[in-house]
Amino acid sequence: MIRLAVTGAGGRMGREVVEAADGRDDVEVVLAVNRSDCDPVAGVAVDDAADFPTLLADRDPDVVVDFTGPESSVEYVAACAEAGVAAVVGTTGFDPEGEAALDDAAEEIPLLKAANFARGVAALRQAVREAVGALPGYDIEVTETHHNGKRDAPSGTANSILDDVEDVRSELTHRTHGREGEQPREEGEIGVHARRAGDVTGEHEVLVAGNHELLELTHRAESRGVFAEGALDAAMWTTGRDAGRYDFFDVINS
Ligand SMILES: NC(=O)C1=CN([C@@H]2O[C@H](COP(=O)(O)OP(=O)(O)OC[C@H]3O[C@@H](n4cnc5c(N)ncnc54)[C@H](OP(=O)(O)O)[C@@H]3O)[C@@H](O)[C@H]2O)C=CC1
Ligand SMILES: O=C(O)C1=N[C@H](C(=O)O)C[C@H](O)C1
Repeated sequence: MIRLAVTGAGGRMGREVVEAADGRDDVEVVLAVNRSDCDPVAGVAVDDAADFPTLLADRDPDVVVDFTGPESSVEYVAACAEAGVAAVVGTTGFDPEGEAALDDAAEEIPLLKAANFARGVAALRQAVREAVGALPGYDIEVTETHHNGKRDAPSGTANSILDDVEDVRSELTHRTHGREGEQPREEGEIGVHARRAGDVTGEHEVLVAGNHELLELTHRAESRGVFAEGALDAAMWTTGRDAGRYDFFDVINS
């Protein structure tokens, strides 16, 4: 049984993580915090995020799961590094400075970060690597669709997929975000499209087209529960590890 802390417990994902933990017998939520006032979630009282460093020392969690925003995530992870508590980060939208701050923290604690904790997305990413490698010269367009409350675009998952594609197809050197006016497709480009509508949990589609054929690889998350369960599996895996950066493939391949 691990002792878990959850940040952003009043948010869509933080709430989902606390609820998922309530349904498991390998995790006990010993601390939940939120920036703004928040009613208890699954019977767990939610404390003021401003007290997070003190509460970390008092409640002594093994690991913190963070789904908030990039600015707050950097602060929470720094507090984890100070307290020697492992961190699992699902937050997306970090700039290079934010990533560097996470690197610094990972010198002190085990830090696992993933833009998507759905196992199906890990499989999608592997399938995409294989497909784009097998189809040299084919055009690639990545489209993601999310609910209208999402802040960052393109999604962290889309960025991971784009990194994968560029890794396999090194001649693809630039990302074209949408098109408007006279803008024919150019050599070396990957098209990227971000849609925001309604309450879509999260969809990622990779289109690979050329030579009179078209391959579509799509993942649709039907519930945030898949992300929460994956994050809790990651929290179990990360607890007790050496300091360093890890990702969700480490969990899946272990
Ligand atoms: N890795 C994965 O599998 C997934 C990742 N995500 C990512 O998780 C993150 C959160 O998504 P979601 O739950 O939908 O977002 P919500 O907007 O629903 O929740 C965000 C939470 O973070 C808190 N927060 C935001 N900014 C700050 C801040 N500056 N200081 C303190 N707390 C802050 C909010 O607090 P308050 O209530 O006070 O505003 C809220 O509790 C996003 O980056 C998203 O992309 C989402 C789903 C899956
Ligand atoms: O904000 C979301 O909701 C999601 N964000 C993640 C991302 O940016 O990739 C993962 C998931 O698609 C849901």
